[in-house]
Amino acid sequence: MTPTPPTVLVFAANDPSGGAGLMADILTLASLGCHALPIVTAMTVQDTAGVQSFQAVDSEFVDEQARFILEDIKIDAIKVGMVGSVENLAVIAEIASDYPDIPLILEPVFSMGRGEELSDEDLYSAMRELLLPHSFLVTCNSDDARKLGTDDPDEQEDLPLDAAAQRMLQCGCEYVLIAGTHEKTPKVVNTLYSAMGRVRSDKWERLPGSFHGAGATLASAMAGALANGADIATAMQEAQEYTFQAISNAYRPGMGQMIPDRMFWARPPAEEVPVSEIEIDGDEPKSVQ
Ligand SMILES: Nc1ncnc2c1ncn2[C@@H]1O[C@H](COP(=O)(O)OP(=O)(O)OP(=O)(O)O)[C@@H](O)[C@H]1O
Ligand SMILES: Cc1ncc(CO)c(N)n1
Repeated sequence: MTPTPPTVLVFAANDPSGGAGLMADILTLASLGCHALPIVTAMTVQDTAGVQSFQAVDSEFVDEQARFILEDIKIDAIKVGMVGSVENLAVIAEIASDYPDIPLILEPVFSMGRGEELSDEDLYSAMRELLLPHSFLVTCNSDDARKLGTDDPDEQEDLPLDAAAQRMLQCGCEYVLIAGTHEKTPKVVNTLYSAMGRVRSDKWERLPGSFHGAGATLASAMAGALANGADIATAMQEAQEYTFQAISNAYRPGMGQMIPDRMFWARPPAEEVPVSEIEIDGDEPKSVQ
């Protein structure tokens, strides 16, 4: 029998574009040799350009999905993406406190809907109070880091990222990884913090375009590397390399953002696609594989 791969319990929502959320997590984890166990927290209506609306799954049902499988399978890491409701967030925090030995990787997801009851402010404060204390690692972009760092809107705009990270760490998580994609720097700078300060900081070439689910790719790759037994600094190196590869190979199936190719290693290199014959369709020559 094949040995069971490292297991990662994933709390996230469905994105019908297949680019972000649960699907991004599963593809990333599978690519890194892990077995993902998906707990659906919400369903969204979205395309590659953005979210139209969403519906959260009932929190009791989220609780049941997770606890049932936790009784059966030994879990190596928990990854949390979109939670869908403050009730779901509370349920996940309760589960995390019942399983303190499983490292929890939190990728906070906000701004998911128009006209929904769930405000970002409610989510920011619930995350600070309930989920950060149980998180081993929080990975987020710099905008969200500033908002999680302080609830004072006047302070948010100019809050240095080092300070934002320390405020998040004071809430009880062990590490914070801030992605610098949205900063006006020539290169993308990603920095990992602990309560002792900066652990490592890496610069990456800034690729043109914007990528749907890049944050999920980075966070799930961190979860996968940690579930595989990597230490935090090595996990960050591996996760960034994987994310950069996925983004470098992104495709654009719709009219919005590009989708990182988490399965880049499974595709034949473009120049090696055999063009076996040319078919004449009207006046247009078309290659046939
Ligand atoms: N244009 C880019 N060039 C190079 N690397 C990028 C680029 N965009 C994203 N990345 C990589 O992906 C990581 C995560 O991206 P980002 O911070 O944009 O996620 P996000 O804002 O949470 O996005 P999403 O909501 O689509 O998941 C970055 O830290 C970086 O390593
Ligand atoms: C379901 C879902 N989760 C997370 C994100 C953020 O990328 C998204 N767009 N959709």
